[in-house]
Amino acid sequence: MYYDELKTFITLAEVKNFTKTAEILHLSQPSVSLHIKNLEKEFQTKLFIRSPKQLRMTPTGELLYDRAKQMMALYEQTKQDILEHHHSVKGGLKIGASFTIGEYILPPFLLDFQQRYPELELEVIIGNTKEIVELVRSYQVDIGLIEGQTNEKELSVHPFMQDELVIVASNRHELAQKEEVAITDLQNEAWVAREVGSGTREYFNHFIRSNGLKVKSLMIISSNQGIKEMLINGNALSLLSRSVVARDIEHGHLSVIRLKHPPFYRMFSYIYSPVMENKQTVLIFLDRLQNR
Ligand SMILES: O=S([O-])[O-]
Repeated sequence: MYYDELKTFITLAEVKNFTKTAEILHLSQPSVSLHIKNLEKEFQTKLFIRSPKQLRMTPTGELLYDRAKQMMALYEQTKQDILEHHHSVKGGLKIGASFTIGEYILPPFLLDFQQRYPELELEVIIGNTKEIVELVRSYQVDIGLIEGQTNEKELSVHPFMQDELVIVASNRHELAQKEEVAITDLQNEAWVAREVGSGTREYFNHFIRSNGLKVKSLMIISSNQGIKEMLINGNALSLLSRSVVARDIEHGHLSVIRLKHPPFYRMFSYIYSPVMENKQTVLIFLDRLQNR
């Protein structure tokens, strides 16, 4: 549809003056003429009779004027209806999220999301990556957000955000006092790690194995908060997402070990089963997630 041209045409038909039309629409006069020319070409007709004294509409101009008003009204109404449709999204959306995402990334995002769609009923289930994959596979949640990997062939997996992992300890830890720490300085340390099945543990195993590190002791806690408490009160190290420890670092409860090594990154992904692909609430959620 020639939206801009029709708008110009309607204004010109009403004020009957090129200069005034250009002023009202914040256009140049040649643009106004071009819009009219484009319409005349499109409809293969003359729309105005120009005489030095006045500007008159031709009969086809009159016809187009009535229809153009209807078209514009319909266009505006459609725009309005679509806007309202988005604001009145109803129904439920069940989101499964792994711990780091569910506890640290999702809350501010969901507050904004709920403000946009106040009639949507949101439910978040938090578990580790393996548990969330299972919930998505068995349709117990509409969509899953995970920090680990999955090889589930029947699910769609899409990375949506990069996450940085850091090695943290209490401020009293010997390595926290050093200006620079080499990976080899991490030999024979006590670690606290997440449980098998979590994305964080998967990365930890990879980190220890690929650097040939010997672990003096390993304590497993299936909660990021639990790990942080252990670190603050003990003398172990842990590999956690920076988003999990950001506030504790800011408040001086934990320190990031300053490694010579470049930062460690992984990707967060959203996953869903193909049957959820066309669910309106899922589509809206994904659209916001990608454009956050
Ligand atoms: O909760 S996690 O680290 O998959």
